[in-house]
Amino acid sequence: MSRPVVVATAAAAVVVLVAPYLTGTYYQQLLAQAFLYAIVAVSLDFVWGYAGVPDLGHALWFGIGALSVGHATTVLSDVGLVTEVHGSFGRYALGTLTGVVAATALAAIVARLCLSSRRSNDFYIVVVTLALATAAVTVYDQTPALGGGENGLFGFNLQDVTPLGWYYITAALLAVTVAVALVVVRSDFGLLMRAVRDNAPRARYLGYNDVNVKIGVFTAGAAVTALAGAVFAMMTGVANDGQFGFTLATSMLVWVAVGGRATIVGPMIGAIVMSLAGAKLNEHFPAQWTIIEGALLIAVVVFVPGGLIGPLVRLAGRLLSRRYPPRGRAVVAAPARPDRPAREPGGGRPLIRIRDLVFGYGSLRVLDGVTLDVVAGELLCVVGPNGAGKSTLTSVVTDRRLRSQGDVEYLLPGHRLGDRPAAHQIARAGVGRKFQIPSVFASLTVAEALLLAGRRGAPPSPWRRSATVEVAPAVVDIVRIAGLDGRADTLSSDLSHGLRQGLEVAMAVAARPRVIILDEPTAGLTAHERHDIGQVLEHLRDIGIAVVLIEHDLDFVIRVSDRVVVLHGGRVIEDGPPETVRGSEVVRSAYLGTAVR
Ligand SMILES: Nc1ncnc2c1ncn2[C@@H]1O[C@H](COP(=O)(O)OP(=O)(O)OP(=O)(O)O)[C@@H](O)[C@H]1O
Repeated sequence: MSRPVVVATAAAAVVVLVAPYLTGTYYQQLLAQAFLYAIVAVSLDFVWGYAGVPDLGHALWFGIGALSVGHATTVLSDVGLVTEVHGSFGRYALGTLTGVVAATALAAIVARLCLSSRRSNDFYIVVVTLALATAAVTVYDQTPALGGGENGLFGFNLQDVTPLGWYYITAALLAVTVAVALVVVRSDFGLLMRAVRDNAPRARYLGYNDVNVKIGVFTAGAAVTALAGAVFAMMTGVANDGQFGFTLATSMLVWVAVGGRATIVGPMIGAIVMSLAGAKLNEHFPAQWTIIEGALLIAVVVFVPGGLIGPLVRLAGRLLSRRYPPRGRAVVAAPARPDRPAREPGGGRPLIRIRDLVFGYGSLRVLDGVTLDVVAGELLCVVGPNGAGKSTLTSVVTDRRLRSQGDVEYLLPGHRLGDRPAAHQIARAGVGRKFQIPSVFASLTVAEALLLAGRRGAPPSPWRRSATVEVAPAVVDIVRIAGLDGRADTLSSDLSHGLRQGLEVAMAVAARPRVIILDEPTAGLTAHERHDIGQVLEHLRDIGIAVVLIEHDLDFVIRVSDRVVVLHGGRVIEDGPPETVRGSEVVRSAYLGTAVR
């Protein structure tokens, strides 16, 4: 931590310690509630801001925690009224544990159902979380046995703790939550969360199970929120439908959006300020406050999508960074391994066998019986006119969950892939891919992207922040050729099209692939840069990697390739040495404008 951050943290700690002595019991209670809401806002920021999973019913987890404590500590009559309160500590602990476990289990099920389908998108989880929170209120209100009804459960607060005690307990819980959240989002795992949020397919093709990352973060957020709900119930002795309904869920979104997504500190301040303001204004203008909150959410989303506090935090960070430069990550070449032969054994051996592959989009047949081998230590170029099916072939070979006919057999040493391996499994086994349109992680720097790529799907540490990124010498070459030298700390979103192109090739190579499929890696590069990239590709081929290049530049193809496959109308019409290209009628027609007979 830099000195100003230490000073700011110490000042905040002093204010929090002293504040209750300057106010009365009423404000101590309000602040304690605000701290619990701040915990919820931080957990929602974790889920929505960092992992990109929009949880519109986040209040449900809070309500489950609160209700569970209410149930564990009270006895209900058969019409749903509380008849007795059992205030033993064990019951509060049991209620908290049950609430956290129930919320975690339900969140895991909801996330798995909503996120794991191939066709799922953000819309699924938005609708399902919203519907669940709304349905939960209806079920609760109409089920007296749940303690529902107008007033819900009440009068079961943990009486041994004073308002001042709750103030300090909730402040400590908030401090721990914020500290843990900041460590995790700054760690290597934090990079993966942002990568999955920015560009889930890219993360998947680097070997990461993006769905599991999202499910894990969503579930962790639900658990923390349920814990906050349980403490809220112990403190206030109230559990009712207001704690898991749409109104509170909307307030939570407002706190995060107004505070500034993906900043942790912003949503924390947003929740404290807004919940205090809400508590005061709600006393006098309850109807208007809800409208103000809704209007604020819309205004922020439309006019200041970064939130109100987040940009200030970032601005302060930028100003501070002039005096206290942030610790970037350095990209360094991994030390040479003299024990390793220059060329890996097994050159000439097939690594992927494709047989009679048929694939279509609806009624459009795009691959029509493709058969070819991808061979270790060979530079194979796949050419063909626009729409021939080259990119589709890449997609079907790198993701066997895409419904297709025919066989794709992976013969990658040390890896046994099942019948229909998922994209991240194929990537982990050593098949790397570069997309036709550069696909990078907008909020990651060049070094951070290479760090994730280099791990090839191995889960990164949730607390460690790597200062250096060790990459193979070939990656250093690509970084230099692509002009990324000295840009290790540049955000990918700030790179030009050509630089992103280079970064994506470097990422694919950093993953230490056995097979690398590059879809038009030289698009946007100068003749000189193409020449250099060609040399890197030849080097990869020479160390035993199977390089598959999809290219339109025929001169380049003829110069670098060992073998050329010509695809036309989803069929392989030529498969042989580069001279094949010169003689191919289809290629001539597509590239040189000669009609096909
Ligand atoms: N997601 C999709 N849905 C429907 N049709 C698609 C989709 N993606 C590609 N196609 C169609 O499939 C055919 C093959 O496309 P593909 O991108 O694989 O060709 P390509 O050989 O890579 O072409 P190019 O050289 O222009 O990139 C085209 O007719 C294209 O319009």
